[in-house]
Amino acid sequence: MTASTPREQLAAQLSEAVASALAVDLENHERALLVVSGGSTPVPFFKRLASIELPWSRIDVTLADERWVAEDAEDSNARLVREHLLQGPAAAARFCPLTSDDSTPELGVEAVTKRVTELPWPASVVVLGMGGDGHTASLFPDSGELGLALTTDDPLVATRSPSVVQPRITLSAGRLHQARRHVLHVVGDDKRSVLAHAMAGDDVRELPIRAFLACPLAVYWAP
Ligand SMILES: O=C(O)[C@H](O)[C@@H](O)[C@H](O)[C@H](O)COP(=O)(O)O
Repeated sequence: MTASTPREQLAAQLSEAVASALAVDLENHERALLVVSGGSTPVPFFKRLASIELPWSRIDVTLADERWVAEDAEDSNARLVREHLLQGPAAAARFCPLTSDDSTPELGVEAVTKRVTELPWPASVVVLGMGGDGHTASLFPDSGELGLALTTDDPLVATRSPSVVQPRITLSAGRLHQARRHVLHVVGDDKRSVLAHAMAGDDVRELPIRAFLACPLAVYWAP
């Protein structure tokens, strides 16, 4: 696949970096874990990573967060991963979704937690996105559960936010920190401004992406 635009070039570079990280970790570990985010930004990255030859049967993939919707719903992150990442060579990866048959994330979080804690932590790579409000995963500034999600030792938190329609489930900040490498994948000038603002301050509750500016963070940004 040729990289035509800056965003395609970025996706190519990120997919190569993530593939290398997974390959290195699999030299010393039986399995490797990749944590990805949903939304629209990751799609070109997913498509390119999916085509890279890796021992995918030894790789676990899970999400940083999920909308509490059916896996075949338009806005399901699991659907996004299945359609764009778990294809071609990467179809052999083992995917751990973050939803259950329970009607709410509050009811489902215990079952999902059991599944997630069995994954081969620490993750090789956590790939974060960021919204225009500085949220990452489902750590939303206006969520009533943000304080808990930023401080708990629990791996997962059910969250709700006035700024999003669906109830969410998210890896906690603490669990998202359990990774050998962290990446922030953002595109566009608006997000560059938000990131600049985030880097100029310390209030994590204002811009939750700040919770990841202290750990080494590889920022993959294109206009
Ligand atoms: O479930 C989600 O939506 C994501 O996990 C979320 O944290 C995403 O990374 C940002 O909202 C950016 O989304 P875009 O890439 O669509 O701008």
